[in-house]
Amino acid sequence: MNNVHLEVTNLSHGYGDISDNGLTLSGINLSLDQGELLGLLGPSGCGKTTLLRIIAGFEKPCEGSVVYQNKNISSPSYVLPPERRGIGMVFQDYALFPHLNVWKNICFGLTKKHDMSRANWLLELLGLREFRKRFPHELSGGQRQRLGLARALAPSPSLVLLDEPFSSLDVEVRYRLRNELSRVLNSCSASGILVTHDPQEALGICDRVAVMRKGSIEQCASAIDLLTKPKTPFVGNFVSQNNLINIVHKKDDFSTPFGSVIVKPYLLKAEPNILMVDQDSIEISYSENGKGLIKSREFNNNSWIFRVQYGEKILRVSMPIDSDLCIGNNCDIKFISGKYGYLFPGCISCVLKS
Ligand SMILES: Nc1ncnc2c1ncn2[C@@H]1O[C@H](COP(=O)(O)OP(=O)(O)OP(=O)(O)O)[C@@H](O)[C@H]1O
Repeated sequence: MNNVHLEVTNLSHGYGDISDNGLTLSGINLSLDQGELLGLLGPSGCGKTTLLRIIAGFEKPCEGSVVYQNKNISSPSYVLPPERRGIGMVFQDYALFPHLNVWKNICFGLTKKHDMSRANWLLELLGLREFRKRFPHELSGGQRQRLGLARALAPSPSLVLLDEPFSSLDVEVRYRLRNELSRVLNSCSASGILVTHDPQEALGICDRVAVMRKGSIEQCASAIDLLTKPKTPFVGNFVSQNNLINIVHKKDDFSTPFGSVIVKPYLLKAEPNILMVDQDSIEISYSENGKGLIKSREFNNNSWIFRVQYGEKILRVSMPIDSDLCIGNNCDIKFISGKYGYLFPGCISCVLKS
């Protein structure tokens, strides 16, 4: 690791007439080290696939550059064609040749003898040997995606781009393949860029994750830094599903409808306006006249996650599994005293008080 493999500098892109549609991507800066797996994470429509397509050579940027292995491969005046980049791609819908069997799908376009022994090795590595004569429609979703990965890796690319490769797979196969991905890329000495909108997936397997919003990168960091030091409320909310609550500041008092916060004044560099708290820092209790309304609940390991409406806002609250609160109940909402929250701007730690 640690030598820059791919560098995206000040990249912007717009589809069609930019003056009408605005920019899809704006001022993107990103670098990828040799052997690193980088996640592009963000909500639908934030520009993840567009960024991947520019790196692959299918789109031209209107500003900025992409440098790969010290060569400029994309700029507003030059785009090296995708097939000459030496970059592999794996798609959500597999994109396999339906009329070719597993072996021929992997070997498609390979010419050298050396490539055939690599194809054999990949067949083994991805557990596809026994299916080598089958056609794509005779494989399960997980097997097809393994074949997609084997095919992308067959020409020995040193970078593989993966666009939501696991999203159409069932949960168990998704977990298994996710965990296999780093091992397979490592075995092939390849770096990877993985597009996903699933924080668990990105944080679970990527070395670093770039969190995107509306065509920009809000933060690019390791899982631990994104979880413990989110740079913006959006990152905290999207990555950890934390709650964002407006703060009212009067003299030394920072209050919210659910309690107040205690913060060391010398830590504050700017007037805080948002408090971020996780779902374990709030509690709800049944109350006929409570201002909260339980909209839904979902099972999460050993607890319930309730979605509670308060005015226009939806809060996520974790409660023990034996909670007898039901959808449609009204409830009181309060902070759990002594838990920590973060004030923005600045991500300043504070203590909650109910
Ligand atoms: N070919 C196109 N022509 C015009 N606009 C497009 C085109 N492709 C994508 N867009 C728009 O560009 C924006 C970013 O799309 P993109 O597919 O990059 O987002 P994404 O983050 O990958 O979304 P998702 O997670 O839903 O796949 C969206 O507003 C989308 O409607």
